[in-house]
Amino acid sequence: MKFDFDLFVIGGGSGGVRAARVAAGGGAKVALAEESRLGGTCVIRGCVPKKLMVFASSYRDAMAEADDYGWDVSMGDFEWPKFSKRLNSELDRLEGVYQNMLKNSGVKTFLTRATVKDAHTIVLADGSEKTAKHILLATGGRPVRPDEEFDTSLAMVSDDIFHMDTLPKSMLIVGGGFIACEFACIMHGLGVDVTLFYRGAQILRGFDDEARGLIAEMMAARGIAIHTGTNILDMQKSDGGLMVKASNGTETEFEKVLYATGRSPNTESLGLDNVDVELGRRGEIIVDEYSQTGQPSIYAIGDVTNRVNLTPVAIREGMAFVETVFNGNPTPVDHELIPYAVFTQPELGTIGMTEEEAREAGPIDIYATSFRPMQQAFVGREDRVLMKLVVCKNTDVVLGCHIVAPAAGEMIQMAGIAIKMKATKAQFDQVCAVHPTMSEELVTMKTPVRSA
Ligand SMILES: Cc1cc2nc3c(=O)[nH]c(=O)nc-3n(C[C@H](O)[C@H](O)[C@H](O)COP(=O)(O)OP(=O)(O)OC[C@H]3O[C@@H](n4cnc5c(N)ncnc54)[C@H](O)[C@@H]3O)c2cc1C
Ligand SMILES: NC(=O)c1ccc[n+]([C@@H]2O[C@H](COP(=O)([O-])OP(=O)(O)OC[C@H]3O[C@@H](n4cnc5c(N)ncnc54)[C@H](O)[C@@H]3O)[C@@H](O)[C@H]2O)c1
Repeated sequence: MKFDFDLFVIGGGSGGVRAARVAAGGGAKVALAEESRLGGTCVIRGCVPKKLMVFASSYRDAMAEADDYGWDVSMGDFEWPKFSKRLNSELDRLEGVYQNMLKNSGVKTFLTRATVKDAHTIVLADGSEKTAKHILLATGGRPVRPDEEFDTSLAMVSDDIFHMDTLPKSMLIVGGGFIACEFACIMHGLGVDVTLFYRGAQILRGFDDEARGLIAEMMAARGIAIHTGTNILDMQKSDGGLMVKASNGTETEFEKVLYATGRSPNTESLGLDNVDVELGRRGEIIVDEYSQTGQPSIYAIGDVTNRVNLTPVAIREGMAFVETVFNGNPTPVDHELIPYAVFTQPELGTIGMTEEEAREAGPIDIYATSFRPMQQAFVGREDRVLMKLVVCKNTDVVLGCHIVAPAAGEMIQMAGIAIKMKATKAQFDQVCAVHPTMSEELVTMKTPVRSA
């Protein structure tokens, strides 16, 4: 059978663009459909604009500290419209870069919605059909508001943050995951009065307890009002924004409310009923270790499969797909020991087992130190950082590393190499310290603080 393309990719985000480019670079005839903007979540409404906002928000502390370091500075107000204009032109630039990368690799791009008609046929929004030997679903996910008795559409989701005309004076953020905590710190840094409602007992569920405890403490010390065990009971429009009745008995007006209560895979109305593609409980596409669905010609990668929802993972899944399908080299995706960074202030960098997980798996030693970093201690700030290693008592292998500190994301990338190589604590200790740094503690902690 003759097809229009060797590969048709639906979704022009991190995973889809990489897979399309690499497959086309290897000589395959490739098409890609994107219904919104090329670059997808990461570039347009995720990692990139978020990180630029992290940078913007960090200048408040830096300027306050500068005075104690001898600089004659005066702090003005943050001008959201000025930053937002620059942010949007940067995103336009990056979208253009993605467009050119696809064009230069010979990928035929359709800027339109695409759905699946059958195992080898795609339908574009104008009704035209394209056939392909292989179809790759890389449609990502979208933020979801919870189902409540009141009108949750009055509140924003993370996509809306990047389109605000003005910066609100106050914001309630609901959720305790990556997005809730990162935006709580960003908004606070930009001068917004931030309150965070989290329904559980402690934010950042799933991360090391000691690490998330310190982040919560540091966020609260900066002035973010964290209410755990709390949710919204009712929300109504009011003169100054939204009047929120909470399960903790309070009734407070916030200018804006942000739901950061999770994301759903984009599988609705994608035509998957027409093919043998199974969906999980949360609407995610079920795939095997090669990202293949039950329909042999259809694969899925990235957030739409809800495995590990990170940009570098979507990219690796895309490359493994090309290796498997176009290079005759079946390559499963390695989801073990992935480093994470949460861009709170201070950041959390983490890889491997938490102390709680490791304790269940076998005997462990914990090496940990929490201290006031030199840069902030000098100006009298009470900030603390945490350096922590979880070590197997039997093998001496470092099972996990948890860092709470400015630039912890940068540090965990490096520590991650050693941990992925299954380095032992003794091998960490063979490395000479870099002095004076915060991370030198990772190679100088001599005695376990506890064992379990
Ligand atoms: C606020 C935020 C911050 C984040 N920060 C980080 C971070 O710091 N680090 C990190 O690693 N990850 C981060 N992530 C997660 C990261 O953005 C995602 O894991 C990553 O973008 C997933 O890539 P993807 O290719 O699977 O999907 P996406 O990037 O979501 O791309 C999917 C694309 O498919 C398009 N599409 C969907 N349906 C169709 C259709 N039927 N036809 C045509 N096109 C369609 C969409 O418009 C979208 O452009 C963040 C996410 C958010 C929301
Ligand atoms: N730095 C990073 O790498 C980064 C940053 C942002 C997002 N991401 C990725 O995006 C994914 C999505 O992030 P997220 O923060 O949206 O999801 P998440 O799963 O991390 O957090 C969702 C939060 O919402 C809460 N929640 C869910 N339903 C609720 C309800 N009905 N009422 C109240 N609270 C509710 C949950 O308890 C949880 O705290 C992450 O899992 C991560 O993979 C990564």
